[in-house]
Amino acid sequence: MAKYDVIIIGSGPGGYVCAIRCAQLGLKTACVEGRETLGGTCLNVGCIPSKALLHSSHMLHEAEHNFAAMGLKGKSPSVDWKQMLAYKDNTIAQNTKGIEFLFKKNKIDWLKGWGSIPEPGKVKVGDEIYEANHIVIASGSDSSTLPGVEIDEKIVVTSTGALELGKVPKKLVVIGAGVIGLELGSVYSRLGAEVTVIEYLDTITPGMDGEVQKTFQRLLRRQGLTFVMGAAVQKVDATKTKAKVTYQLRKDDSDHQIEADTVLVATGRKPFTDRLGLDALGVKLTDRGEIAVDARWQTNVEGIHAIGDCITGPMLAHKAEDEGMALAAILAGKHGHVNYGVIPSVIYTHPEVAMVGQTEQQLKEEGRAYKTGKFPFMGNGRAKANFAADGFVKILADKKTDRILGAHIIGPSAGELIHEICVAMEFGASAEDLALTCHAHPTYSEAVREAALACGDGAIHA
Ligand SMILES: NC(=O)c1ccc[n+]([C@@H]2O[C@H](COP(=O)([O-])OP(=O)(O)OC[C@H]3O[C@@H](n4cnc5c(N)ncnc54)[C@H](O)[C@@H]3O)[C@@H](O)[C@H]2O)c1
Repeated sequence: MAKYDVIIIGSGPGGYVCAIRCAQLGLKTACVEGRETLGGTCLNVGCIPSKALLHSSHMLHEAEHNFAAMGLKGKSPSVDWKQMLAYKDNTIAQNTKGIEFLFKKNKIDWLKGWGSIPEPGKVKVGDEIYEANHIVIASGSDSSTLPGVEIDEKIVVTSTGALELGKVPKKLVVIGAGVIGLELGSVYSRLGAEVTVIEYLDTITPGMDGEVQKTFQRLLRRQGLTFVMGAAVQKVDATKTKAKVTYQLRKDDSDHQIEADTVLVATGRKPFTDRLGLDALGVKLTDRGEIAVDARWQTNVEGIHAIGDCITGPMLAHKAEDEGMALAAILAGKHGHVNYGVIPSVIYTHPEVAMVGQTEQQLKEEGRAYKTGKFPFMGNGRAKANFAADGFVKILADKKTDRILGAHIIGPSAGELIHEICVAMEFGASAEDLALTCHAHPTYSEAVREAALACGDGAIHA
């Protein structure tokens, strides 16, 4: 029976990163994966493929809307859907093969198949049993379903089916105005679909800063997306070619219907812990079905650990990666830590949306005195040159100490800009520290500095 120091179940960003770090720290490591390729949801049917489609649809938008004004004349490109999917698949393959290469390089065994834990210290894959001093569950998450809505991944799809549609739908209904619904909804809107987003709450992107939510929704409306807010989807009736979505408006309980060629169900994800045998082992779950762990990612069963989407916290690849690295350090006898207060969150639309730390709403609820420094991209030279002047940077800092408590950005490359603030927060920086740091001109980053300046004596270009 082969024996390892660590066996990790799942090769998504949590699992594969944990495996690489374990191997780098000298632990004999194996990773169990039942998909045909490594990388989990993120690389195969999530972050990476959706970014390929976001990129190509954004290029089309630029060609249709901004090329002529930039002095680039000629026929706009048209959509070759098959080629776009091939580009997406090629992007996936490059990334998943990259992980396979890294596994070989670090001498990590890929145990192919679905793993279960028949008893502590043992992992079963197919008919084989492997021994391990430590088992790490990194089994990820799966799309949640709605009562009355049956997913066929053709007409009624989750984010997985939405990346494989036979054609660009004429009418797309998206259920849920969260990250997935808006990223994929805006892709198909740019490719020519008429997109209606039905959202239960009165605001989009739950948990985001209120001002960002409003600006974001206004910009998406301007791009052509239609929103039905405060509406609970009751059921979806689908045929082989069409679907009818029934929803109820919360304000007056009235029932409404809307037809679509494709319905995307994007109402959240749930921890994926099937087939692991956790019940028999007595591994405790939270009341939300997440694997319960302590501060060292240890479950209630000695030697069984869990990280990523299957435990509590934001379902984000980078959160899982950080947990994977920290846990590997602990398993190798070192110190491992994740600062959950500084985990950025990004929505990869155009413009991008990014946040880190606390929102104004949270600070108000806490009764914390804070100040706000805000700067619009309209005052940023680079953004104006690039037809990207929508949005703003907002920095929140403690009123007394000036320490940065959070930042909220909607605008060009927001997902890159946010990291300057993450680093600042990790170092306990004040808004003045950022404001006193020289920023190259002309860059989008200057908008971050201007927002920091606005926390003090004022922005220059506002
Ligand atoms: N860019 C990224 O970081 C990224 C990308 C994709 C997914 N994810 C993660 O994946 C997870 C799932 O994303 P998601 O967008 O599916 O979920 P979400 O939780 O972000 O949004 C789901 C939305 O659906 C609404 N909703 C729920 N039931 C409804 C109903 N019956 N009718 C109408 N609306 C309803 C909710 O109010 C909510 O606004 C999230 O944790 C997200 O962070 C992140």
